[in-house]
Amino acid sequence: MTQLRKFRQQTVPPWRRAVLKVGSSLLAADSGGLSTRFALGLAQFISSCHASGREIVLVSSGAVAAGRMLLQDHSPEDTSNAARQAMAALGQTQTVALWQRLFDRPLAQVLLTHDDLRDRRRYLNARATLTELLRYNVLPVVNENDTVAVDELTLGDNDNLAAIVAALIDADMLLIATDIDGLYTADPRSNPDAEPIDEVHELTAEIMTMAGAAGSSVGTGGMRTKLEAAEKAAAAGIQTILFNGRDGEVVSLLARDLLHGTLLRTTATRMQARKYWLLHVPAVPGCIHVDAGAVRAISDEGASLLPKGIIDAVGDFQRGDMVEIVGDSCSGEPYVVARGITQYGAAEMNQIAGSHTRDIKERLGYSYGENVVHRDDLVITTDFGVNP
Ligand SMILES: Nc1ncnc2c1ncn2[C@@H]1O[C@H](COP(=O)(O)OP(=O)(O)O)[C@@H](O)[C@H]1O
Ligand SMILES: N[C@@H](CCC(=O)OP(=O)(O)O)C(=O)O
Repeated sequence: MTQLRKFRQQTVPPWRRAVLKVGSSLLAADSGGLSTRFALGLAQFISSCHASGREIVLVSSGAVAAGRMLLQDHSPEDTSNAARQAMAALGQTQTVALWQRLFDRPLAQVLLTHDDLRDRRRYLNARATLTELLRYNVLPVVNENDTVAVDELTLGDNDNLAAIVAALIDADMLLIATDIDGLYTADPRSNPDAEPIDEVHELTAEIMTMAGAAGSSVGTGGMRTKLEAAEKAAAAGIQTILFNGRDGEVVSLLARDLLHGTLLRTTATRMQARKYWLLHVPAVPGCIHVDAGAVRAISDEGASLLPKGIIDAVGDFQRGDMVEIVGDSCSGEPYVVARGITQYGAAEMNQIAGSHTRDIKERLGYSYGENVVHRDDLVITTDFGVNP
């Protein structure tokens, strides 16, 4: 590549919880298996963020590249889905082992598919697991569950997966480490005149057309999936950073909140984006009928909805559904107080209605936690001018 113009230095906006996506291009050399060469600097970056009280979920590719190396003598040219899936299954253990070597705290392997995250119940389970792991100070290492994710494996889309995980865990930053300094006006590997783009305020169609395919034989999505990921993150109020994970200097500066790469901003705050989403996802038929104490707690005190304040559940909604929460006005008329994603289905809710949170497990035989609707999953309708 000819000498390209460099990215300028800029300060990274403050963040507390991030998803760091590391592409195959950083973990596997073009023809070889996995190497710690670039992973080491990224692991130091994670540890330094962790030491300053920040949380990171790692989304790591590299399984197919690692597995391909192990199977070299068998079927190096076989690129059928079954072969790639076998490679991914073989290589996944190597990927996690590579990262574990670089940390003295425990790692947890989390394999997800896009389908899992489209299913609301599984979405809640994945979120609860990841949040719990962060609470234990464990580093979650996420990859696609390639064994079952045929479409995703074909597209190789950990960039989009990372964006969905960022929204899932309510991150405030998506960090994408790749083998190029950032976004250019065109793929610099084929366009020597490409100019660096330090900052993107809006992902317009013009910007999207700048993105080309992967630059190495191990990378799969190229810049296109990175911009799609940034678009998804922005819709959830999350900013994205694209940076070169091969450049040790860039990585260590990033640990000091100095960026040489592309910052993709978002206009919506996380809360605005989330509330907007909560208000516009269609609610299923049925509702949660609550007492006056619960109405006060959720609308005036910003509390989560607990079983104690529930009178009954109407309809047959399921855990993970968007439901309306209904109270009684002074004249006894029911009105919609709020809407939110429920942690319990209607049948379960009728069993725990009015009870203390500590009794949930005894009544049901299991528990999804003390909140029936968590405050982060709840939006008060009066906030949006829908008065009773
Ligand atoms: N406009 C662009 N700006 C920067 N890189 C681009 C652009 N279009 C395509 N690319 C290519 O995207 C590659 C990074 O994507 P990819 O190979 O999939 O890496 P990873 O394995 O990190 O996901 C770069 O090496 C580069 O060749
Ligand atoms: N899940 C697969 C590939 C996923 C993928 O998106 O790869 P990349 O474009 O290098 O981030 C793997 O671990 O090899």
